[in-house]
Amino acid sequence: MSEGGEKELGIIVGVAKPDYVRFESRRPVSVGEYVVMQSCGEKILALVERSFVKSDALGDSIRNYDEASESLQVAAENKRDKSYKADARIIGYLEKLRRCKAVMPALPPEPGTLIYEATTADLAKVFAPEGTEWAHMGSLLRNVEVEVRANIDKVVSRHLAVLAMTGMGKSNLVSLLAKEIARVGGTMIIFDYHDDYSTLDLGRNAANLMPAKINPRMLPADKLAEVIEIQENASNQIHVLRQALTQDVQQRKGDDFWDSLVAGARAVGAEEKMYREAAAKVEDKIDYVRKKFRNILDPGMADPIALIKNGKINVINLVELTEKQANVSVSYYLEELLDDRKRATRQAKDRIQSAEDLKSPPRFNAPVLVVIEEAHVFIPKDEKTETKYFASKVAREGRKFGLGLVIVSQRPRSIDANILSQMGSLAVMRMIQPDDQMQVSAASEALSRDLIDQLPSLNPGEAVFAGQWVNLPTFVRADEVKERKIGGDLKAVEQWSQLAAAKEIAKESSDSYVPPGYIQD
Ligand SMILES: Nc1ncnc2c1ncn2[C@@H]1O[C@H](COP(=O)(O)OP(=O)(O)OP(=O)(O)O)[C@@H](O)[C@H]1O
Repeated sequence: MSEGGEKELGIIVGVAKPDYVRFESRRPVSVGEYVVMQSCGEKILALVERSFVKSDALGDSIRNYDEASESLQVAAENKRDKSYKADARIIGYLEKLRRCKAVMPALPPEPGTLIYEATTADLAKVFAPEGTEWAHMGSLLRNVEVEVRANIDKVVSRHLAVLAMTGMGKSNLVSLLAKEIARVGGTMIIFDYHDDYSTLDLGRNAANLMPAKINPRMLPADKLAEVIEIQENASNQIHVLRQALTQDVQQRKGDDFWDSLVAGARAVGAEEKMYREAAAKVEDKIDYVRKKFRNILDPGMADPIALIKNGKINVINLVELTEKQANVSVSYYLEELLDDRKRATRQAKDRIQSAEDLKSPPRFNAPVLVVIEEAHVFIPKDEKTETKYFASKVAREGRKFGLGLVIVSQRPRSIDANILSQMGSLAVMRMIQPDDQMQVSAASEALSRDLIDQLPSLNPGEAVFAGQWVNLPTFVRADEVKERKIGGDLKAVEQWSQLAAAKEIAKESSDSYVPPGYIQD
């Protein structure tokens, strides 16, 4: 035991480097364990990255089973038979790490230096710093008694990517973030593509659940064309729509908007023969979407942005939208939010309100964090989408204006590499596809090859946190959010059994009403 109460674990042997030491240990050491040592009067933290167990009696020289069996007895009787060696990577001086600085020793610790188990107090200094910006996320994977906190300010200012295979705990982690942001009264907007968050119960009315709605009056003709499912290459139809969507039509509310849009399209067809067929098709499409998406396309509503509440976890449900509509909707929100935050920031800085600000003051006077689920759909590699342009703007400029981005995906290999590389922090869970691993590794310097190699062995809820939201890249067991009521795999057999039991009861009770002699199916 050292003066500081650490348990002695081993002694450095062989050659040590400023960033690597090998030590002989009293006991087997787990990969991922933290150890400390003294050098030049200061404590150094190191992480075990390789662990070896060797037996002298049961070495490679054993030639057959009988020899192995005899050696087993020798090994059991000889207390010195086993050797536990480990390689630990030096992370830096403990005190400096607390302040987010990884400073390496200039000289390697000498062979013979004692290695100690890191205490909970040592590790808490690095992984659970004090301060309201540090939010509880879980515990260290290999030292579960040590809490892990993440810096929410850094998430908002430098963005975050949550990446993992399906079912590994991405939505749970976003829910955890939401819970912590709700605790400090922050504003978060989750674009919920698969209805994963409608049951997130954060209490105290912290969540604001709303369906994604699009006001077609507020869209330019090209975006309206996408929303009403006009093909990109149907240039005549797009021409008709452009002509029909006049400023006068855009002023009309409710059904009057659709009626005058149809009238406009008809007029274009009547005026120019070559557009007659296209005009008829546009008319059909308007009729179709008007009925089919009555709940989503609403020309009578106020600006959709007005439904987002400051200081709440806003969950915008996209489940009923087509992929194109979802894209138009998310891009609209992003564009408006960025514009609003720019105006709010400028106003706060200059203390001058422009004429536009006086007419419609910014809605969000404090930072906002936006979460895009299924990021590979909205910001794909090698493909242009409505959302991609604005997401990339937010990724580049959001920091200055307090608009943070969290992208969530099970397919990192299909996300735009530029946007992914702008994510200052990462939470990566189980991932086995080499293409995904390569893309993540290329996007962030914070994840070493050693960390990436361990991703396939993680269980649901276990993650590597890296980047600016933590002092050190580390393996974390994220807390399970009990306030989220779905996410587990569906229990089909249980539900079918319940269905069968219910049918049986219904049959028994209806049998009692059937007159004797009556034949049933
Ligand atoms: N931190 C955790 N601790 C324990 N179990 C967890 C944790 N996180 C997730 N799980 C479990 O893993 C399962 C899937 O979680 P979740 O829905 O968050 O995964 P996902 O990656 O978002 O999945 P999908 O890609 O299908 O949306 C759930 O059953 C959940 O209970």
